[in-house]
Amino acid sequence: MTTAPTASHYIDGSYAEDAAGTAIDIIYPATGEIIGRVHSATPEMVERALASARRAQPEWAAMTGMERGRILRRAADIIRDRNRELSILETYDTGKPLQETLVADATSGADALEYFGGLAASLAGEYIPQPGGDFVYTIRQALGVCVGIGAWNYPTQIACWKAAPALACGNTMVFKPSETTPLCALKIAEILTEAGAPPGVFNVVQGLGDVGAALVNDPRVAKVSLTGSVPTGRKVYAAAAAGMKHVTMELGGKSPLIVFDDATLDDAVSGAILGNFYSSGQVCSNGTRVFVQKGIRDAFLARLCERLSTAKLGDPLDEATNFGPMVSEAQLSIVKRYIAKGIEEGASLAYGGKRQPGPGFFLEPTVFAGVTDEMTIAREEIFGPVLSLLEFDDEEEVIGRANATEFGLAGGVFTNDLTRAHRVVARLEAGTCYINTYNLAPVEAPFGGVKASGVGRENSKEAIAHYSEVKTIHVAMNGVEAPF
Ligand SMILES: NC(=O)c1ccc[n+]([C@@H]2O[C@H](COP(=O)([O-])OP(=O)(O)OC[C@H]3O[C@@H](n4cnc5c(N)ncnc54)[C@H](O)[C@@H]3O)[C@@H](O)[C@H]2O)c1
Ligand SMILES: CCCCC=O
Repeated sequence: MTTAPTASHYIDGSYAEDAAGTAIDIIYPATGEIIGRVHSATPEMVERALASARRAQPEWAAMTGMERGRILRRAADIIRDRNRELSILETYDTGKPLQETLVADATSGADALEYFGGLAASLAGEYIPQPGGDFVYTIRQALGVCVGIGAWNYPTQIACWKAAPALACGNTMVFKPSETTPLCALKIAEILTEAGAPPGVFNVVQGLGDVGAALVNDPRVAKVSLTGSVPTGRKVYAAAAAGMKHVTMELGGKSPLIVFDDATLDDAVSGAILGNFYSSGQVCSNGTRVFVQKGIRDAFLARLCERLSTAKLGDPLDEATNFGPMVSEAQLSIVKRYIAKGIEEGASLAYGGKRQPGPGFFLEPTVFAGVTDEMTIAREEIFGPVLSLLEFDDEEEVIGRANATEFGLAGGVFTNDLTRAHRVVARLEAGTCYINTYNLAPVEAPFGGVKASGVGRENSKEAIAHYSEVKTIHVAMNGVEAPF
């Protein structure tokens, strides 16, 4: 299979190139090899993409929801038919093991297109009766041109989670993938065209932050949906505010995972593994602060390390591999700096911590024990396979410590006392909570953060409100009275 893209951008229903843009190498994280190259969008490419999206929008919005939905659902079917090919591409883009990408990426994208394709026909307003037979009705209208900006950890999923609700509501989109993972969104654009989306409905332009900023600042853009870090979120949110644009901000986290001493030990360890080492720890909602109640701390740590020793690091394209490389040398260096900081500040390295010899950006799954709330590794998002284990005595204490962060993306509780579980999650300052499980994100459920972790929600019926607005129409049936 060839991984090099046909061209850098996808505009107005076909691939587009402008070699004048700065070259961006596409690097396969498992080997460090350059497997392709794209060019950052020049101002001319940005202009073409926005003009195309603007031109296409009224006609796309004028189609019925049934018609738009049918196209989205057809795209979902094509994605499912090509799941293996798309999963391999996701693995080349990100380095995530094929074992994972086969079930978590294109499939999640297809779910979003299917779900919002199904909802499209039912997007309607309300009828509100008024005295004397007058009435008010509301209609739900598209916002216009939306911009999607992606992070590198889930390139297919992020493109689809943004495109599906946006397009279902009658918007068009210009999407900028992360410069680290430029491949997958192009395929989604190609598939949407094949499924019948008119030219300009979904466009992809490549580039770094400057291209993202050019899109966000353009007056034709009505809404910006960013998946990225909190510092980028602050910049993009501020730029969008200047233009009074709608935003969805899916940002970073430092989520707590609380394990009470009555939890089923192996389930709690599974939750900690899913919440720290899936996608080599590069998941926004990860429960990287694992608070374990003192009574089971030693047993938990022993079992966790025992199970980590069975992780299979290696060639991500080998379906037996279940732990892949970091996405890039740069991200690996960031994580290694955090590991050094953890050791320097007195945490005890209980497992891993080393880069794997040989090519590629492989880092062992890493566990720190004896972590305290003040340590850097307990406060900052690391975005790599590093779990911090903290101890606690009681419920009240752990809730206070869990919430003592600027982030609020997710949180989890493992306990067999369900009353306690519900009591605790009700008080966690987090947009998404888990009881006796971790890191699920089905399309039917809202996903997103509170506090610095974000604004708005992706997925579920909630996302519709973030990609449309309501128009109110007052109708008089009995003439009009005026004071003079
Ligand atoms: N909450 C979520 O759903 C979610 C999901 C995945 C990743 N993330 C977060 O993403 C981060 C990792 O991804 P990353 O390193 O790619 O994030 P990042 O913030 O560095 O970049 C995100 C995107 O923003 C673009 N960008 C950078 N500066 C910009 C600017 N000034 N204007 C417009 N666009 C700009 C980048 O080119 C990239 O496409 C982590 O913090 C992670 O938690 C959040
Ligand atoms: C659980 C899926 C979350 C996607 C963000 O990284």
